[in-house]
Amino acid sequence: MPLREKKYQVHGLTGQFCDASSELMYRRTIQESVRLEFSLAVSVAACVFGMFVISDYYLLGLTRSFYLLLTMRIVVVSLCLLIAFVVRRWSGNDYRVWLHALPLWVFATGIILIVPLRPESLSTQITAVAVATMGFYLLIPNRLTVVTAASLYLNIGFLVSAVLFAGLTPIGMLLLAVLLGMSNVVGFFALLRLERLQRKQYAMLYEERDQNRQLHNEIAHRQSLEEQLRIAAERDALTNLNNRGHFMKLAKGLLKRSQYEKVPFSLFMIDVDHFKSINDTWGHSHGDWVLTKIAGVCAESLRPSDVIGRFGGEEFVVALPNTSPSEAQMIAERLKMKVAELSSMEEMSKLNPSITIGVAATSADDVGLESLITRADQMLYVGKRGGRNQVVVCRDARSDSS
Ligand SMILES: Nc1nc2c(ncn2[C@@H]2O[C@H](COP(=O)(O)OP(=O)(O)OP(=O)(O)O)[C@@H](O)[C@H]2O)c(=O)[nH]1
Repeated sequence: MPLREKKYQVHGLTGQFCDASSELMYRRTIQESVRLEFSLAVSVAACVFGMFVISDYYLLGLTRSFYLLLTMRIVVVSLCLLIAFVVRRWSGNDYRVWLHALPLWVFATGIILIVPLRPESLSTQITAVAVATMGFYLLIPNRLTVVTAASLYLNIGFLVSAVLFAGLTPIGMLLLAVLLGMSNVVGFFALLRLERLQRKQYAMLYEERDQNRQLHNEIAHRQSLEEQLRIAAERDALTNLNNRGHFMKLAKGLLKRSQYEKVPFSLFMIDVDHFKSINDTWGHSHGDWVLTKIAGVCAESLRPSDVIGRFGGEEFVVALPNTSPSEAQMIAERLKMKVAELSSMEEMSKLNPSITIGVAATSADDVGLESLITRADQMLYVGKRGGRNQVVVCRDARSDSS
């Protein structure tokens, strides 16, 4: 049997979950409503039991038996009302089996005691016992085992009392035993069915909740996977900058927007100088580390509106919306300076890293991103030929002036 089914398996005779922890959880869930129903049902039953004092008076008058019955009824009613009150107000969060069982035993004792005090009304009392038995099973919420025990006590006690005090014949005793036995069987199976149904409903609800939770977890897992995939598709693994494809997508959007708003747009092509010799001298993995440092410095020095990407190898590209050529030159110089400052780091002191930046700017609305990149690349080449570690600006990407 699968674990889940085993957890919610209901016992065929007690109507409770076979698994103790499931039963405990179920009881905790219904605890509040059980307390309310229990105290209500016990209070109503106590009042009904008390009201029979009227028939006692009509049958017995103001005799000694009447006063004894009256005292007994007052004791039963008071005790039961007190228990109902305690369960509602003070029983805390624990389910006390004995406290919930107590009113049944008190009622049963009271009913049994009526026989010796009013033996002539046995036939009415038999009906009352049958009704009380059904009430035990179906009206006052209790465990099936508790109800069965209290019911048997009532029925056997009543039978014995009837034989001893009401002179019940053997045939009469047999008939009464059959009648009370039938009430018990009907009550037992009705409550058993109810208990099983309630637990099955509870199990279904919880299974549904479990499945929902699993579904939520699955969705969250998939969303996080999608996010990871998206990041992997957009980011460069070494520098964590935008990769070339994603940069192109973002930069195209920024250029379009600048052209729509009729504001200048600039683009940097950045290349690390003599990077081959860094690799050759310090090793490829140290070269990787230098690349990530330079990428980090560039990314940190830009404005939030700028977009940077790794174009390939030791080459980076930056899109700067709403940036005039002179502003672009200033920003590029600042970048160059920040990279040069890296040599103040102990691990970089012997490397003296530097970058050359080619800048292309435009205010025209018919210049494409590719031609801006080509222009910036050309400026980069000019800078490399001019001795590196410098910024070269093309002020209008449509003209050739720089
Ligand atoms: N460590 C490392 N090296 C890389 C990476 N991508 C490209 N390179 C290396 O970068 C070097 C680039 O060398 P070149 O194109 O000759 O340029 P350079 O040495 O920087 O010289 P200039 O650009 O002319 O200043 C090559 O040796 C590549 O192998 C990378 O991801 N990590």
